[in-house]
Amino acid sequence: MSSALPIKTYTKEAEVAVQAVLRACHVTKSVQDTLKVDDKVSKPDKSPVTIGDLAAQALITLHLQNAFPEDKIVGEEDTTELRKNDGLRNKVVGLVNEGFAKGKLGKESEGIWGEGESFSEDSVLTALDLGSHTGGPTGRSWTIDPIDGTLGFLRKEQYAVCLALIVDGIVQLGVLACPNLGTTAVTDSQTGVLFLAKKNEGGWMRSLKDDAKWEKTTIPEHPTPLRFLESVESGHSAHSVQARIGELLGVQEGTSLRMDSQAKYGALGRGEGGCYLRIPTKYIGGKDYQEKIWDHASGSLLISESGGVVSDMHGAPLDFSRGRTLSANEGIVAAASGVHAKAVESVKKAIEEFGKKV
Ligand SMILES: Nc1ncnc2c1ncn2[C@@H]1O[C@H](COP(=O)(O)O)[C@@H](OP(=O)(O)O)[C@H]1O
Ligand SMILES: [Mg+2]
Ligand SMILES: [Mg+2]
Ligand SMILES: [Mg+2]
Repeated sequence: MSSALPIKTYTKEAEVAVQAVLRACHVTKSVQDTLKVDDKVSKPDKSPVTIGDLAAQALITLHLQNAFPEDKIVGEEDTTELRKNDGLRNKVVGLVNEGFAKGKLGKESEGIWGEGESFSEDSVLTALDLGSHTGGPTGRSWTIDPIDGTLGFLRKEQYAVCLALIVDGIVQLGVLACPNLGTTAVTDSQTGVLFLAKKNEGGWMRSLKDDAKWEKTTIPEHPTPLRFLESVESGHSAHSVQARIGELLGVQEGTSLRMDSQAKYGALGRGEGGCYLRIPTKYIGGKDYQEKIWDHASGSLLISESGGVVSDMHGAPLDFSRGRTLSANEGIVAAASGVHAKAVESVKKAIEEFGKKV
């Protein structure tokens, strides 16, 4: 069994979520180590998806379906690619079952639901199809990003397995696993961190190893040195605008921490950096884009529960009640409490400057 969870409410939900995410990490880690060219395909929007993304989402959904059959699922992936590609489908079904294989997860999975079970192709496809829920302002839904940062995953760098419970439009519980994140600093020899956040109760982290102890996550009011966190991919946020915001905030040149996925929220949540910026590329001539709820649900709760502040780039709270996207928001600014107001002010100034250039 996993070491006792530090929360008082939604304990069954957290127990199931942690188990599901641990199993998904086991599967995705083995895929990352052995990925072959045809284990990856492009989705209609040209973004990549791998057998790891698909297997992890199916596996997590099977846990949720078993424990909370009435709950809705808002998942990033669907079965479009699997239904037309036999090779991909067979590999994904194999991986899901490998994730449930006896003894695979070590002592943490002993006695936990699903160990040793085997799932048919049909149940794997049905589980993935459940992820098409529209989200919205009422009821319980889980949002899954089975591999956040697929591009980082393909580069063998950072990625995250993300699962959050949204109740009546509010994120109540967030689980965020970062298998390649150092346990004390972004890169150190002990890799693999699991973060957990519960609304109004706090944020915690532990090593991904068996039975590790939970520690509270806290963000100092003014982290020093102040650095900012941003995506590796220049197509996902406007690096040039962010560099200017960094200057306005007094960040030393060349000290931004670039990493893929919600691992950025994890690092910020335990006090590294001080400010995560995600300014849409449309401000430098890129296409319009709406942020997806699964890219921010777990991470944003971790920040607010660790003493930080999260908003969109204009300072408005993130609204998870609008459906599959954060359609009421634009961009993200997540920061230490003593940094956030100045960061939002600096965003405005930098955008005005760039507006004159574009
Ligand atoms: N134009 C864009 N602007 C912002 N985010 C984008 C984007 N295109 C894709 N993304 C999202 O960026 C996420 C990765 O974020 P990051 O750059 O912080 O690693 C992707 O998640 P997936 O990798 O789960 O598809 C995807 O949802
Ligand atoms: Mg994707
Ligand atoms: Mg994502
Ligand atoms: Mg993803």
